Amino acid sequence: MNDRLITPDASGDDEAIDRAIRPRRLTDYIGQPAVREQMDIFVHAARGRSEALDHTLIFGPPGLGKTTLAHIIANEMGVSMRQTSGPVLDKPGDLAALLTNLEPHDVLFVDEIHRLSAVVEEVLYPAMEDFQIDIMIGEGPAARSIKLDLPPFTLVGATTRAGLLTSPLRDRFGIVQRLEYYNVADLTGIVKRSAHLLNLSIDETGCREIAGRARGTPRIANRLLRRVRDYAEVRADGHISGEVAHAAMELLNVDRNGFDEQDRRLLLAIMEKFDGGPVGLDSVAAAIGEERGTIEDVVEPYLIQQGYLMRTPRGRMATRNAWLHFGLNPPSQPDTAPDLFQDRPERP
Ligand SMILES: Nc1ncnc2c1ncn2[C@@H]1O[C@H](COP(=O)(O)OP(=O)(O)OP(=O)(O)O)[C@@H](O)[C@H]1O
Ligand SMILES: [Mg+2]
Repeated sequence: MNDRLITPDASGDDEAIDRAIRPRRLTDYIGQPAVREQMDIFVHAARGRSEALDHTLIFGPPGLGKTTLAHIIANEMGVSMRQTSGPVLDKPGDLAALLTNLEPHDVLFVDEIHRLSAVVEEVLYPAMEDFQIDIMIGEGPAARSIKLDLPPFTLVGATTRAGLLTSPLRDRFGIVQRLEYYNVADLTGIVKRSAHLLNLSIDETGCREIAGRARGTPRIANRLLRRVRDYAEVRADGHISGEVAHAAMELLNVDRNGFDEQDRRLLLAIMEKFDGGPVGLDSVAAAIGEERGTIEDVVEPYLIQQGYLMRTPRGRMATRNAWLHFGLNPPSQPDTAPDLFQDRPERP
């Protein structure tokens, strides 16, 4: 669906390698210091009291480690994890079956939880709050509902779009963790760790070169590492030095900011076709032939976070940084003040 090298979405060939390098314990989870420290405390406290961990909501852009963190939570709690996702759980009965099969303190991981249907959500409320569900037995006039007790369990929900969660659902999570884009130092650590697990020969500058172009995203860092490995094996002696990593990235057309073709097309369209904006999302989408949703969820968040693009009430605008990045002259009038709270779902 999307063949960008640096797309943060998971792709097939990631899966096998992912299993080998996905961190399993909190101590292997690099970066996100606040999340790590809090989860360490909450997990230890719950274990100390022999209770299930509070329901936990994890949100953040694709590829930042939500699924990884869910697995780690189950591992650290010493319990099993059942995994499902919002779009898959379309019948209340499917959810009931999952819930009634849980062992005490188990984790039920619901990915893309913002895509749960309303009827399934209804079942989830009493399950989360009172560890009970109502299920219907029989049909027609003979139908009756019975209450079933569930073992205490932990619902871990993950979403890239916390803003799309209904508030009754959001309110039922005792713990809410927001994952942030990673800095280059943390990504360097992640590349180093992955390279070690994959038995690759790489040096510090090689790691940093890859980390700097990974758009703050561990999944992209790991994917770039694999492509650079290919390059190093075929065009060099297999060792990934800074120069080898640099040359590989040039060949792959990933620039020093981690921008690829799609980022460049978006920014250049705004600057060259719309004088830097503000321009509505639909117009830019049409201009570059890309889907609105892809631009909003995949392309824009990093560009905004890095200060190359702004979402203003009147539309998208390229920032001064964007003009300078492409060696263009920024328009002389000062940029409109950005909406500082754009795209920042509030913490409850
Ligand atoms: N903190 C971290 N330390 C080391 N590696 C990490 C970390 N976070 C993520 N990774 C690596 O990045 C990969 C992608 O992470 P993960 O699949 O958990 O992302 P996600 O947030 O669930 O993405 P999506 O929104 O697409 O479901 C993992 O396979 C893992 O190897
Ligand atoms: Mg995931």
